Amino acid sequence: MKSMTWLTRLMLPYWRHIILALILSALTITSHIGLMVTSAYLLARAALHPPVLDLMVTIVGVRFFGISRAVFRYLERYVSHDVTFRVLSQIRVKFYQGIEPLAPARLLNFRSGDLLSRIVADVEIQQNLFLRVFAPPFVALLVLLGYGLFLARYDTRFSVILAVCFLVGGLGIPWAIKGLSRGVGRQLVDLKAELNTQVADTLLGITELVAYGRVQAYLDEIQRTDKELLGQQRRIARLSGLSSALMGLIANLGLWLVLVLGIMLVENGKLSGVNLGMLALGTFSSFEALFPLALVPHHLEKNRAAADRLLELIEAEPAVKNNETLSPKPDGLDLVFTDLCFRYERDEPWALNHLSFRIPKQGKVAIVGPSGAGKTSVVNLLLRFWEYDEGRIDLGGHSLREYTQEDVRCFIGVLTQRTHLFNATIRENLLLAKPEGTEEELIQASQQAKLHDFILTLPQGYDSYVGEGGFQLSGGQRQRLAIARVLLKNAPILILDEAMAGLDPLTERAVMDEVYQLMEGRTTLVITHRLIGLEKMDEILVLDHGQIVERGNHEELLRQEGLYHKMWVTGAGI
Ligand SMILES: Nc1ncnc2c1ncn2[C@@H]1O[C@H](COP(=O)(O)OP(=O)(O)OP(=O)(O)O)[C@@H](O)[C@H]1O
Repeated sequence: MKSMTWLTRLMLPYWRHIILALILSALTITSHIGLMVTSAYLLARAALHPPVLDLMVTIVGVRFFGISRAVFRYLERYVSHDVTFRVLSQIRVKFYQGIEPLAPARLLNFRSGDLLSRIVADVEIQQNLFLRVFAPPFVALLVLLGYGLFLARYDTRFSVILAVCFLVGGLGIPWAIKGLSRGVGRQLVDLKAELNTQVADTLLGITELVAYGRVQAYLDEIQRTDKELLGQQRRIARLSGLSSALMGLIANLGLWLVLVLGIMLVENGKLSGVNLGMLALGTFSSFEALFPLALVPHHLEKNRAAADRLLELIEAEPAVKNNETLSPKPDGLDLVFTDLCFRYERDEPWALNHLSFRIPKQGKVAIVGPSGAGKTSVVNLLLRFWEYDEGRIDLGGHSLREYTQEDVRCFIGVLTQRTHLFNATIRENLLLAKPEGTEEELIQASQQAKLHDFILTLPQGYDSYVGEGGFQLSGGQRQRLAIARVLLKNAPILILDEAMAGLDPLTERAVMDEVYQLMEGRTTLVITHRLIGLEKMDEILVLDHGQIVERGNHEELLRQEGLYHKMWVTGAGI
Protein backbone atom coordinates (compact mmCIF):
# COMPACT_ATOMS: atom_id res chain seq x y z
CA MET A 1 0.00 0.00 0.00
CA LYS A 2 2.87 2.31 0.91
CA SER A 3 4.43 1.92 -2.51
CA MET A 4 1.14 2.76 -4.24
CA THR A 5 0.75 5.89 -2.10
CA TRP A 6 4.28 6.86 -3.13
CA LEU A 7 3.48 6.34 -6.82
CA THR A 8 0.15 8.18 -6.55
CA ARG A 9 1.93 11.12 -4.96
CA LEU A 10 4.33 11.22 -7.90
CA MET A 11 1.36 11.33 -10.28
CA LEU A 12 -0.53 14.08 -8.45
CA PRO A 13 1.36 17.06 -9.99
CA TYR A 14 0.09 15.91 -13.39
CA TRP A 15 -3.57 15.77 -12.39
CA ARG A 16 -4.62 18.13 -15.22
CA HIS A 17 -2.97 15.91 -17.86
CA ILE A 18 -4.48 12.85 -16.18
CA ILE A 19 -8.04 14.24 -16.24
CA LEU A 20 -7.57 15.28 -19.88
CA ALA A 21 -6.32 11.78 -20.79
CA LEU A 22 -9.32 10.18 -19.04
CA ILE A 23 -11.79 12.49 -20.81
CA LEU A 24 -10.12 11.85 -24.18
CA SER A 25 -10.21 8.11 -23.56
CA ALA A 26 -13.92 8.26 -22.73
CA LEU A 27 -14.51 10.45 -25.81
CA THR A 28 -12.75 7.89 -28.02
CA ILE A 29 -15.10 5.15 -26.84
CA THR A 30 -18.04 7.54 -27.08
CA SER A 31 -17.10 8.24 -30.71
CA HIS A 32 -16.94 4.49 -31.33
CA ILE A 33 -20.40 4.09 -29.83
CA GLY A 34 -21.58 7.14 -31.80
CA LEU A 35 -20.25 5.64 -35.05
CA MET A 36 -22.07 2.36 -34.41
CA VAL A 37 -25.26 4.08 -33.30
CA THR A 38 -25.45 6.49 -36.28
CA SER A 39 -24.42 3.78 -38.77
CA ALA A 40 -27.07 1.36 -37.52
CA TYR A 41 -29.68 4.14 -37.49
CA LEU A 42 -28.69 5.20 -41.01
CA LEU A 43 -29.03 1.64 -42.34
CA ALA A 44 -32.38 1.14 -40.66
CA ARG A 45 -33.72 4.49 -41.85
CA ALA A 46 -32.35 4.05 -45.38
CA ALA A 47 -34.19 0.72 -45.65
CA LEU A 48 -37.45 2.70 -45.41
CA HIS A 49 -36.44 4.82 -48.48
CA PRO A 50 -36.94 8.27 -46.96
CA PRO A 51 -35.93 11.42 -48.92
CA VAL A 52 -32.11 11.72 -48.95
CA LEU A 53 -32.32 15.07 -47.20
CA ASP A 54 -33.88 13.34 -44.16
CA LEU A 55 -30.70 11.26 -43.86
CA MET A 56 -28.27 14.15 -44.14
CA VAL A 57 -27.85 14.76 -40.39
CA THR A 58 -27.21 11.05 -39.77
CA ILE A 59 -24.72 10.88 -42.66
CA VAL A 60 -22.86 13.86 -41.20
CA GLY A 61 -23.00 12.09 -37.81
CA VAL A 62 -21.40 8.95 -39.27
CA ARG A 63 -18.65 11.05 -40.84
CA PHE A 64 -18.12 13.07 -37.69
CA PHE A 65 -17.82 10.05 -35.38
CA GLY A 66 -15.62 8.20 -37.90
CA ILE A 67 -13.15 11.08 -37.88
CA SER A 68 -13.50 12.04 -34.21
CA ARG A 69 -12.79 8.48 -33.10
CA ALA A 70 -9.40 8.58 -34.87
CA VAL A 71 -8.62 12.10 -33.65
CA PHE A 72 -9.58 11.38 -30.03
CA ARG A 73 -7.67 8.09 -30.08
CA TYR A 74 -4.55 9.93 -31.28
CA LEU A 75 -4.92 12.70 -28.70
CA GLU A 76 -5.68 10.21 -25.92
CA ARG A 77 -2.55 8.15 -26.72
CA TYR A 78 -0.50 11.33 -26.94
CA VAL A 79 -1.64 12.76 -23.60
CA SER A 80 -1.70 9.47 -21.66
CA HIS A 81 1.78 8.49 -22.84
CA ASP A 82 3.01 11.99 -22.12
CA VAL A 83 1.74 11.64 -18.52
CA THR A 84 3.20 8.16 -18.27
CA PHE A 85 6.67 9.23 -19.40
CA ARG A 86 6.63 12.29 -17.16
CA VAL A 87 5.79 10.07 -14.17
CA LEU A 88 8.49 7.57 -15.23
CA SER A 89 11.08 10.34 -15.34
CA GLN A 90 9.98 11.43 -11.85
CA ILE A 91 10.37 7.87 -10.60
CA ARG A 92 13.87 7.68 -12.11
CA VAL A 93 14.90 11.00 -10.56
CA LYS A 94 13.58 9.95 -7.13
CA PHE A 95 15.25 6.59 -7.48
CA TYR A 96 18.67 8.08 -8.32
CA GLN A 97 18.29 10.65 -5.55
CA GLY A 98 17.43 7.80 -3.20
CA ILE A 99 20.31 5.52 -4.06
CA GLU A 100 23.05 8.13 -4.37
CA PRO A 101 23.60 8.46 -0.60
CA LEU A 102 23.60 4.65 -0.34
CA ALA A 103 26.73 4.27 -2.46
CA PRO A 104 28.91 2.43 -1.87
CA ALA A 105 28.27 0.95 1.61
CA ARG A 106 24.56 0.04 1.38
CA LEU A 107 24.62 -0.87 -2.30
CA LEU A 108 27.10 -3.65 -1.54
CA ASN A 109 24.15 -5.62 -0.11
CA PHE A 110 22.61 -5.77 -3.58
CA ARG A 111 23.91 -7.78 -6.52
CA SER A 112 24.75 -5.64 -9.55
CA GLY A 113 22.28 -7.47 -11.84
CA ASP A 114 19.54 -6.97 -9.27
CA LEU A 115 20.34 -3.26 -9.03
CA LEU A 116 20.24 -2.97 -12.80
CA SER A 117 16.91 -4.77 -12.85
CA ARG A 118 15.47 -2.30 -10.35
CA ILE A 119 16.80 0.72 -12.24
CA VAL A 120 15.58 -0.49 -15.63
CA ALA A 121 12.84 -3.16 -15.45
CA ASP A 122 11.09 -2.12 -12.22
CA VAL A 123 10.90 1.48 -13.37
CA GLU A 124 9.71 0.46 -16.85
CA ILE A 125 6.85 -1.61 -15.39
CA GLN A 126 5.45 1.58 -13.90
CA GLN A 127 4.42 2.71 -17.38
CA ASN A 128 1.45 0.35 -16.92
CA LEU A 129 0.37 2.20 -13.82
CA PHE A 130 -1.71 4.87 -15.50
CA LEU A 131 -2.44 3.11 -18.79
CA ARG A 132 -3.50 -0.27 -17.41
CA VAL A 133 -4.31 0.25 -13.74
CA PHE A 134 -5.67 3.73 -12.99
CA ALA A 135 -7.28 4.78 -16.29
CA PRO A 136 -9.48 1.76 -17.25
CA PRO A 137 -11.84 1.83 -14.20
CA PHE A 138 -12.42 5.60 -14.54
CA VAL A 139 -13.06 5.38 -18.27
CA ALA A 140 -15.45 2.44 -17.79
CA LEU A 141 -17.36 4.44 -15.17
CA LEU A 142 -17.62 7.49 -17.45
CA VAL A 143 -18.87 5.36 -20.36
CA LEU A 144 -21.37 3.54 -18.13
CA LEU A 145 -22.78 6.83 -16.87
CA GLY A 146 -22.85 8.53 -20.29
CA TYR A 147 -24.23 5.66 -22.35
CA GLY A 148 -26.49 4.52 -19.49
CA LEU A 149 -28.19 7.94 -19.52
CA PHE A 150 -28.54 7.76 -23.32
CA LEU A 151 -30.24 4.33 -23.05
CA ALA A 152 -32.51 5.54 -20.25
CA ARG A 153 -34.10 7.97 -22.75
CA TYR A 154 -35.59 4.92 -24.52
CA ASP A 155 -36.22 2.62 -21.54
CA THR A 156 -34.55 2.44 -18.14
CA ARG A 157 -34.42 -1.36 -18.42
CA PHE A 158 -31.77 -0.93 -21.15
CA SER A 159 -29.69 1.00 -18.62
CA VAL A 160 -30.19 -1.76 -16.05
CA ILE A 161 -28.94 -4.38 -18.54
CA LEU A 162 -25.93 -2.21 -19.28
CA ALA A 163 -25.23 -1.67 -15.56
CA VAL A 164 -25.48 -5.39 -14.78
CA CYS A 165 -23.13 -6.24 -17.65
CA PHE A 166 -20.64 -3.59 -16.50
CA LEU A 167 -20.93 -4.86 -12.92
CA VAL A 168 -20.26 -8.48 -13.88
CA GLY A 169 -17.60 -7.63 -16.49
CA GLY A 170 -15.98 -4.81 -14.55
CA LEU A 171 -15.98 -6.32 -11.08
CA GLY A 172 -16.90 -10.02 -11.29
CA ILE A 173 -14.43 -11.07 -14.01
CA PRO A 174 -11.46 -9.03 -12.62
CA TRP A 175 -12.22 -10.50 -9.18
CA ALA A 176 -12.19 -14.05 -10.61
CA ILE A 177 -8.99 -13.37 -12.60
CA LYS A 178 -7.44 -11.85 -9.49
CA GLY A 179 -8.08 -15.10 -7.63
CA LEU A 180 -6.58 -17.17 -10.44
CA SER A 181 -3.57 -14.91 -11.02
CA ARG A 182 -2.72 -14.24 -7.37
CA GLY A 183 1.03 -14.13 -6.92
CA VAL A 184 1.84 -14.29 -10.65
CA GLY A 185 2.58 -10.55 -10.95
CA ARG A 186 5.00 -10.61 -8.01
CA GLN A 187 6.63 -13.79 -9.27
CA LEU A 188 7.07 -12.30 -12.74
CA VAL A 189 8.88 -9.30 -11.26
CA ASP A 190 11.06 -11.47 -8.98
CA LEU A 191 11.90 -13.99 -11.69
CA LYS A 192 12.83 -11.27 -14.17
CA ALA A 193 15.11 -9.70 -11.56
CA GLU A 194 16.65 -13.11 -10.80
CA LEU A 195 17.22 -13.76 -14.50
CA ASN A 196 18.88 -10.35 -14.96
CA THR A 197 21.07 -10.98 -11.93
CA GLN A 198 22.16 -14.40 -13.17
CA VAL A 199 22.91 -13.11 -16.68
CA ALA A 200 24.89 -10.13 -15.29
CA ASP A 201 26.83 -12.38 -12.87
CA THR A 202 27.65 -14.81 -15.68
CA LEU A 203 28.79 -12.08 -18.05
CA LEU A 204 30.92 -10.38 -15.39
CA GLY A 205 32.62 -13.64 -14.45
CA ILE A 206 32.76 -15.21 -17.92
CA THR A 207 36.59 -15.44 -17.93
CA GLU A 208 36.62 -17.41 -14.67
CA LEU A 209 33.69 -19.57 -15.76
CA VAL A 210 35.48 -20.49 -19.00
CA ALA A 211 38.76 -21.10 -17.15
CA TYR A 212 37.11 -23.42 -14.61
CA GLY A 213 34.77 -25.08 -17.12
CA ARG A 214 31.64 -23.94 -15.27
CA VAL A 215 29.89 -22.16 -18.15
CA GLN A 216 27.36 -24.97 -18.73
CA ALA A 217 26.39 -25.11 -15.04
CA TYR A 218 25.64 -21.37 -15.06
CA LEU A 219 23.78 -21.61 -18.36
CA ASP A 220 21.65 -24.42 -16.89
CA GLU A 221 20.81 -22.19 -13.95
CA ILE A 222 19.80 -19.37 -16.31
CA GLN A 223 17.70 -21.76 -18.36
CA ARG A 224 15.93 -23.00 -15.24
CA THR A 225 14.97 -19.46 -14.24
CA ASP A 226 14.01 -18.64 -17.82
CA LYS A 227 11.75 -21.71 -17.94
CA GLU A 228 10.09 -20.72 -14.70
CA LEU A 229 9.57 -17.20 -16.03
CA LEU A 230 8.15 -18.56 -19.26
CA GLY A 231 5.78 -20.77 -17.23
CA GLN A 232 4.41 -17.74 -15.38
CA GLN A 233 4.14 -15.73 -18.61
CA ARG A 234 2.18 -18.61 -20.19
CA ARG A 235 -0.10 -18.69 -17.16
CA ILE A 236 -0.88 -14.99 -17.50
CA ALA A 237 -1.33 -15.37 -21.30
CA ARG A 238 -3.88 -18.15 -20.64
CA LEU A 239 -5.69 -15.99 -18.10
CA SER A 240 -5.64 -13.08 -20.53
CA GLY A 241 -7.25 -15.32 -23.17
CA LEU A 242 -9.81 -16.54 -20.64
CA SER A 243 -10.68 -13.00 -19.58
CA SER A 244 -11.11 -11.90 -23.23
CA ALA A 245 -13.42 -14.86 -23.84
CA LEU A 246 -15.46 -14.08 -20.72
CA MET A 247 -15.69 -10.40 -21.61
CA GLY A 248 -16.78 -11.40 -25.12
CA LEU A 249 -19.47 -13.57 -23.55
CA ILE A 250 -20.73 -10.70 -21.41
CA ALA A 251 -20.73 -8.36 -24.41
CA ASN A 252 -22.71 -10.82 -26.53
CA LEU A 253 -25.07 -11.54 -23.67
CA GLY A 254 -25.61 -7.81 -23.22
CA LEU A 255 -26.28 -7.44 -26.95
CA TRP A 256 -28.74 -10.34 -26.86
CA LEU A 257 -30.60 -8.98 -23.82
CA VAL A 258 -30.89 -5.51 -25.39
CA LEU A 259 -32.21 -7.11 -28.58
CA VAL A 260 -34.75 -9.24 -26.69
CA LEU A 261 -35.97 -6.25 -24.67
CA GLY A 262 -35.92 -4.04 -27.79
CA ILE A 263 -37.99 -6.53 -29.83
CA MET A 264 -40.54 -6.74 -27.03
CA LEU A 265 -40.75 -2.94 -26.88
CA VAL A 266 -41.08 -2.69 -30.70
CA GLU A 267 -43.87 -5.29 -30.59
CA ASN A 268 -45.64 -3.30 -27.88
CA GLY A 269 -45.21 -0.15 -29.94
CA LYS A 270 -43.08 1.49 -27.27
CA LEU A 271 -39.95 1.66 -29.43
CA SER A 272 -39.53 2.53 -33.08
CA GLY A 273 -38.05 -0.38 -35.10
CA VAL A 274 -35.35 1.88 -36.63
CA ASN A 275 -33.86 2.37 -33.15
CA LEU A 276 -33.46 -1.32 -32.42
CA GLY A 277 -30.18 -1.94 -34.29
CA MET A 278 -28.84 1.37 -33.06
CA LEU A 279 -29.35 0.50 -29.38
CA ALA A 280 -28.03 -3.05 -29.80
CA LEU A 281 -24.84 -2.07 -31.66
CA GLY A 282 -24.26 0.94 -29.40
CA THR A 283 -24.45 -1.29 -26.34
CA PHE A 284 -22.11 -3.82 -27.91
CA SER A 285 -19.51 -1.16 -28.70
CA SER A 286 -19.73 0.37 -25.21
CA PHE A 287 -18.21 -2.86 -23.89
CA GLU A 288 -14.90 -1.72 -25.40
CA ALA A 289 -14.47 0.10 -22.07
CA LEU A 290 -14.84 -3.19 -20.17
CA PHE A 291 -12.12 -5.29 -21.80
CA PRO A 292 -9.04 -3.69 -20.16
CA LEU A 293 -10.58 -4.14 -16.68
CA ALA A 294 -10.04 -7.91 -16.51
CA LEU A 295 -6.28 -7.67 -16.00
CA VAL A 296 -6.28 -4.58 -13.76
CA PRO A 297 -5.66 -6.64 -10.57
CA HIS A 298 -2.78 -8.50 -12.23
CA HIS A 299 -1.11 -5.29 -13.41
CA LEU A 300 -1.73 -3.71 -10.02
CA GLU A 301 0.05 -6.61 -8.30
CA LYS A 302 2.96 -6.38 -10.75
CA ASN A 303 3.25 -2.63 -10.29
CA ARG A 304 3.15 -2.98 -6.51
CA ALA A 305 5.81 -5.68 -6.51
CA ALA A 306 8.12 -3.53 -8.67
CA ALA A 307 7.38 -0.38 -6.65
CA ASP A 308 8.12 -2.27 -3.39
CA ARG A 309 11.54 -3.16 -4.79
CA LEU A 310 12.17 0.48 -5.73
CA LEU A 311 11.07 1.75 -2.32
CA GLU A 312 13.23 -0.81 -0.54
CA LEU A 313 16.26 0.98 -2.00
CA ILE A 314 14.94 4.52 -1.79
CA GLU A 315 14.05 4.14 1.88
CA ALA A 316 17.22 2.32 2.91
CA GLU A 317 19.10 4.19 5.61
CA PRO A 318 22.41 5.55 4.24
CA ALA A 319 25.51 4.28 6.05
CA VAL A 320 26.55 7.89 6.66
CA LYS A 321 24.21 10.76 7.50
CA ASN A 322 25.22 13.83 5.56
CA ASN A 323 25.78 17.00 7.54
CA GLU A 324 23.13 19.43 6.29
CA THR A 325 24.80 22.59 7.64
CA LEU A 326 27.75 24.40 6.06
CA SER A 327 31.13 22.71 6.52
CA PRO A 328 33.59 24.46 8.86
CA LYS A 329 36.71 26.09 7.44
CA PRO A 330 39.58 23.66 8.05
CA ASP A 331 42.63 24.92 9.84
CA GLY A 332 45.83 23.39 8.49
CA LEU A 333 44.45 20.12 7.09
CA ASP A 334 46.09 17.90 9.72
CA LEU A 335 44.52 14.44 9.84
CA VAL A 336 44.08 13.04 13.35
CA PHE A 337 42.62 9.66 14.35
CA THR A 338 41.87 9.43 18.09
CA ASP A 339 40.90 6.13 19.72
CA LEU A 340 38.92 5.21 16.65
CA CYS A 341 36.80 2.04 16.63
CA PHE A 342 34.82 0.76 13.67
CA ARG A 343 33.05 -2.39 12.54
CA TYR A 344 30.99 -3.07 9.44
CA GLU A 345 28.09 -4.77 11.26
CA ARG A 346 26.97 -4.59 14.88
CA ASP A 347 27.67 -8.26 15.58
CA GLU A 348 31.01 -8.40 13.74
CA PRO A 349 34.45 -8.02 15.32
CA TRP A 350 36.08 -4.58 15.20
CA ALA A 351 37.71 -3.89 11.81
CA LEU A 352 39.57 -0.99 13.46
CA ASN A 353 40.24 -1.10 17.19
CA HIS A 354 41.30 2.01 19.17
CA LEU A 355 43.33 3.49 16.35
CA SER A 356 45.27 6.69 17.10
CA PHE A 357 47.66 8.47 14.75
CA ARG A 358 48.29 11.87 13.24
CA ILE A 359 49.37 13.00 9.78
CA PRO A 360 50.51 16.62 9.96
CA LYS A 361 50.01 18.92 6.99
CA GLN A 362 52.18 17.64 4.09
CA GLY A 363 53.28 14.70 6.27
CA LYS A 364 53.60 11.20 4.82
CA VAL A 365 52.29 8.20 6.69
CA ALA A 366 51.98 4.63 5.47
CA ILE A 367 49.69 1.96 6.84
CA VAL A 368 50.94 -1.56 6.18
CA GLY A 369 49.78 -4.92 7.36
CA PRO A 370 48.62 -8.33 6.24
CA SER A 371 45.42 -8.91 4.30
CA GLY A 372 42.30 -8.14 6.35
CA ALA A 373 44.24 -5.98 8.84
CA GLY A 374 41.89 -3.02 8.24
CA LYS A 375 43.92 -0.83 5.88
CA THR A 376 41.14 -0.16 3.34
CA SER A 377 38.69 0.42 6.18
CA VAL A 378 40.73 3.51 7.14
CA VAL A 379 40.22 4.86 3.59
CA ASN A 380 36.50 4.00 3.68
CA LEU A 381 36.11 6.09 6.82
CA LEU A 382 38.17 9.00 5.54
CA LEU A 383 36.09 9.22 2.38
CA ARG A 384 32.90 9.03 4.52
CA PHE A 385 31.71 5.84 2.81
CA TRP A 386 31.08 4.31 6.24
CA GLU A 387 30.40 5.86 9.65
CA TYR A 388 32.75 5.14 12.54
CA ASP A 389 31.36 3.92 15.85
CA GLU A 390 33.65 5.32 18.54
CA GLY A 391 36.52 7.79 18.77
CA ARG A 392 37.22 10.73 16.45
CA ILE A 393 38.64 11.62 13.09
CA ASP A 394 39.63 15.28 12.80
CA LEU A 395 40.46 17.13 9.62
CA GLY A 396 41.92 20.61 9.96
CA GLY A 397 40.89 20.82 13.63
CA HIS A 398 37.23 19.82 13.09
CA SER A 399 35.50 16.47 13.37
CA LEU A 400 35.01 14.82 9.98
CA ARG A 401 31.31 14.58 10.85
CA GLU A 402 30.99 18.38 10.77
CA TYR A 403 31.83 18.46 7.05
CA THR A 404 29.42 17.53 4.30
CA GLN A 405 30.49 14.37 2.47
CA GLU A 406 31.06 16.37 -0.73
CA ASP A 407 33.39 18.82 1.04
CA VAL A 408 35.43 16.04 2.66
CA ARG A 409 35.90 14.42 -0.74
CA CYS A 410 36.97 17.77 -2.23
CA PHE A 411 40.01 17.74 0.07
CA ILE A 412 41.05 14.23 -0.90
CA GLY A 413 42.51 12.75 -4.07
CA VAL A 414 42.54 8.95 -4.24
CA LEU A 415 44.70 6.69 -6.35
CA THR A 416 43.77 3.04 -6.09
CA GLN A 417 44.66 -0.21 -7.77
CA ARG A 418 41.27 -0.35 -9.47
CA THR A 419 40.67 3.14 -10.87
CA HIS A 420 37.57 2.83 -13.01
CA LEU A 421 37.85 4.20 -16.51
CA PHE A 422 34.62 4.86 -18.32
CA ASN A 423 33.96 3.77 -21.88
CA ALA A 424 34.49 7.36 -23.00
CA THR A 425 37.28 9.51 -24.39
CA ILE A 426 40.53 10.24 -22.56
CA ARG A 427 39.37 13.83 -22.19
CA GLU A 428 36.05 12.82 -20.61
CA ASN A 429 37.80 10.39 -18.28
CA LEU A 430 40.19 13.11 -17.15
CA LEU A 431 37.55 15.80 -16.75
CA LEU A 432 35.69 13.55 -14.33
CA ALA A 433 38.08 14.93 -11.70
CA LYS A 434 37.44 18.55 -12.70
CA PRO A 435 34.55 19.06 -15.13
CA GLU A 436 35.42 22.74 -15.58
CA GLY A 437 39.12 21.98 -16.28
CA THR A 438 40.66 23.92 -19.18
CA GLU A 439 42.63 22.42 -22.09
CA GLU A 440 45.87 23.79 -20.58
CA GLU A 441 45.17 22.15 -17.22
CA LEU A 442 44.35 18.90 -18.98
CA ILE A 443 47.61 18.93 -20.92
CA GLN A 444 49.65 19.99 -17.88
CA ALA A 445 48.26 17.14 -15.75
CA SER A 446 48.87 14.63 -18.56
CA GLN A 447 52.42 15.92 -19.06
CA GLN A 448 53.17 15.55 -15.34
CA ALA A 449 51.77 12.02 -15.42
CA LYS A 450 53.94 11.32 -18.52
CA LEU A 451 50.85 10.48 -20.53
CA HIS A 452 50.71 13.43 -22.90
CA ASP A 453 53.22 12.11 -25.46
CA PHE A 454 51.39 8.80 -25.66
CA ILE A 455 48.03 10.57 -26.13
CA LEU A 456 49.50 12.56 -29.03
CA THR A 457 50.41 9.32 -30.82
CA LEU A 458 46.71 8.32 -30.89
CA PRO A 459 44.81 9.27 -34.07
CA GLN A 460 42.12 11.10 -32.09
CA GLY A 461 44.46 12.42 -29.36
CA TYR A 462 42.53 13.41 -26.23
CA ASP A 463 39.29 12.43 -27.98
CA SER A 464 40.33 8.78 -28.35
CA TYR A 465 38.07 6.23 -26.70
CA VAL A 466 39.63 4.05 -24.00
CA GLY A 467 37.12 1.17 -24.23
CA GLU A 468 35.13 -0.55 -21.49
CA GLY A 469 37.13 -0.25 -18.25
CA GLY A 470 39.98 1.27 -20.29
CA PHE A 471 40.79 -2.05 -21.97
CA GLN A 472 42.43 -0.30 -24.92
CA LEU A 473 45.14 1.02 -22.58
CA SER A 474 47.98 -0.89 -20.91
CA GLY A 475 48.11 -1.23 -17.11
CA GLY A 476 50.74 1.51 -16.89
CA GLN A 477 48.79 3.87 -19.16
CA ARG A 478 45.64 3.31 -17.12
CA GLN A 479 47.51 4.13 -13.92
CA ARG A 480 49.07 7.24 -15.51
CA LEU A 481 45.60 8.37 -16.54
CA ALA A 482 44.51 7.86 -12.94
CA ILE A 483 47.51 9.91 -11.75
CA ALA A 484 46.64 12.69 -14.23
CA ARG A 485 43.10 12.67 -12.85
CA VAL A 486 44.37 13.13 -9.29
CA LEU A 487 46.74 15.88 -10.47
CA LEU A 488 43.86 17.63 -12.18
CA LYS A 489 41.77 17.47 -9.03
CA ASN A 490 44.71 18.97 -7.15
CA ALA A 491 43.40 18.03 -3.70
CA PRO A 492 45.67 18.82 -0.71
CA ILE A 493 45.33 15.33 0.79
CA LEU A 494 46.36 12.25 -1.15
CA ILE A 495 45.48 8.62 -0.47
CA LEU A 496 47.39 5.93 -2.32
CA ASP A 497 45.51 2.67 -1.75
CA GLU A 498 47.61 -0.17 -3.17
CA ALA A 499 48.25 2.20 -6.07
CA MET A 500 51.04 0.06 -7.51
CA ALA A 501 49.52 -3.37 -6.97
CA GLY A 502 48.82 -5.28 -10.14
CA LEU A 503 51.51 -3.50 -12.18
CA ASP A 504 54.50 -5.44 -13.47
CA PRO A 505 57.85 -4.43 -11.86
CA LEU A 506 59.05 -2.46 -14.91
CA THR A 507 55.83 -0.44 -15.22
CA GLU A 508 55.76 0.01 -11.46
CA ARG A 509 59.25 1.49 -11.49
CA ALA A 510 58.30 3.72 -14.45
CA VAL A 511 55.17 5.07 -12.73
CA MET A 512 56.82 5.37 -9.30
CA ASP A 513 58.45 8.74 -10.07
CA GLU A 514 55.13 10.26 -11.07
CA VAL A 515 53.57 8.97 -7.87
CA TYR A 516 56.36 10.50 -5.76
CA GLN A 517 55.84 13.74 -7.66
CA LEU A 518 52.14 13.50 -6.82
CA MET A 519 53.03 13.28 -3.12
CA GLU A 520 55.08 16.50 -3.22
CA GLY A 521 53.46 19.18 -1.05
CA ARG A 522 50.48 16.97 -0.17
CA THR A 523 49.43 15.31 3.07
CA THR A 524 49.79 11.67 2.05
CA LEU A 525 48.44 8.42 3.38
CA VAL A 526 49.85 5.33 1.70
CA ILE A 527 47.97 2.04 2.14
CA THR A 528 49.92 -1.03 1.10
CA HIS A 529 50.78 -4.57 1.98
CA ARG A 530 53.98 -4.37 -0.09
CA LEU A 531 56.83 -2.61 1.70
CA ILE A 532 58.27 -0.98 -1.39
CA GLY A 533 59.57 2.60 -1.30
CA LEU A 534 58.51 3.17 2.30
CA GLU A 535 61.90 4.65 3.27
CA LYS A 536 60.49 8.08 2.31
CA MET A 537 57.63 7.87 4.83
CA ASP A 538 57.69 9.99 8.00
CA GLU A 539 55.92 7.23 9.89
CA ILE A 540 54.79 3.70 9.13
CA LEU A 541 51.93 2.13 11.06
CA VAL A 542 51.81 -1.65 11.14
CA LEU A 543 48.22 -2.78 11.42
CA ASP A 544 47.10 -6.24 12.46
CA HIS A 545 43.52 -7.24 13.26
CA GLY A 546 42.53 -3.58 13.29
CA GLN A 547 45.15 -2.53 15.84
CA ILE A 548 48.45 -0.69 15.48
CA VAL A 549 50.99 -3.27 16.60
CA GLU A 550 54.16 -1.40 15.57
CA ARG A 551 55.00 2.15 14.50
CA GLY A 552 58.10 4.05 13.43
CA ASN A 553 60.10 4.73 10.29
CA HIS A 554 61.44 2.01 7.99
CA GLU A 555 64.81 1.65 9.75
CA GLU A 556 63.30 1.63 13.24
CA LEU A 557 60.73 -0.98 12.30
CA LEU A 558 63.33 -3.25 10.75
CA ARG A 559 65.37 -3.00 13.94
CA GLN A 560 62.33 -4.00 16.05
CA GLU A 561 62.32 -7.37 14.27
CA GLY A 562 58.56 -7.64 14.66
CA LEU A 563 55.76 -8.08 12.11
CA TYR A 564 57.20 -5.42 9.78
CA HIS A 565 60.56 -7.16 9.77
CA LYS A 566 58.81 -10.49 9.13
CA MET A 567 56.88 -9.00 6.20
CA TRP A 568 60.14 -7.52 4.89
CA VAL A 569 62.10 -10.75 4.98
CA THR A 570 59.24 -12.86 3.64
CA GLY A 571 59.24 -10.79 0.47
CA ALA A 572 56.57 -8.13 0.89
CA GLY A 573 59.27 -5.60 0.27
CA ILE A 574 60.22 -6.96 -3.11
N1 LIG B 1 31.93 -4.39 3.31
C1 LIG B 1 32.33 -5.13 4.33
N2 LIG B 1 31.41 -5.70 5.13
C2 LIG B 1 31.79 -6.46 6.18
N3 LIG B 1 33.06 -6.67 6.54
C3 LIG B 1 34.03 -6.13 5.79
C4 LIG B 1 33.72 -5.34 4.64
N4 LIG B 1 34.88 -4.91 4.09
C5 LIG B 1 35.87 -5.43 4.85
N5 LIG B 1 35.36 -6.15 5.87
C6 LIG B 1 36.13 -6.85 6.93
O1 LIG B 1 36.87 -5.86 7.64
C7 LIG B 1 38.17 -6.32 7.95
C8 LIG B 1 39.22 -5.34 7.40
O2 LIG B 1 39.11 -5.31 6.00
P1 LIG B 1 39.97 -4.34 5.09
O3 LIG B 1 39.44 -4.43 3.69
O4 LIG B 1 40.00 -2.99 5.70
O5 LIG B 1 41.40 -5.03 5.16
P2 LIG B 1 42.69 -4.71 4.32
O6 LIG B 1 43.79 -4.61 5.31
O7 LIG B 1 42.49 -3.54 3.44
O8 LIG B 1 42.83 -6.05 3.47
P3 LIG B 1 43.47 -6.23 2.00
O9 LIG B 1 44.92 -5.90 2.10
O10 LIG B 1 43.24 -7.69 1.72
O11 LIG B 1 42.71 -5.33 1.09
C9 LIG B 1 38.28 -7.70 7.34
O12 LIG B 1 38.09 -8.64 8.37
C10 LIG B 1 37.16 -7.77 6.33
O13 LIG B 1 36.64 -9.07 6.24
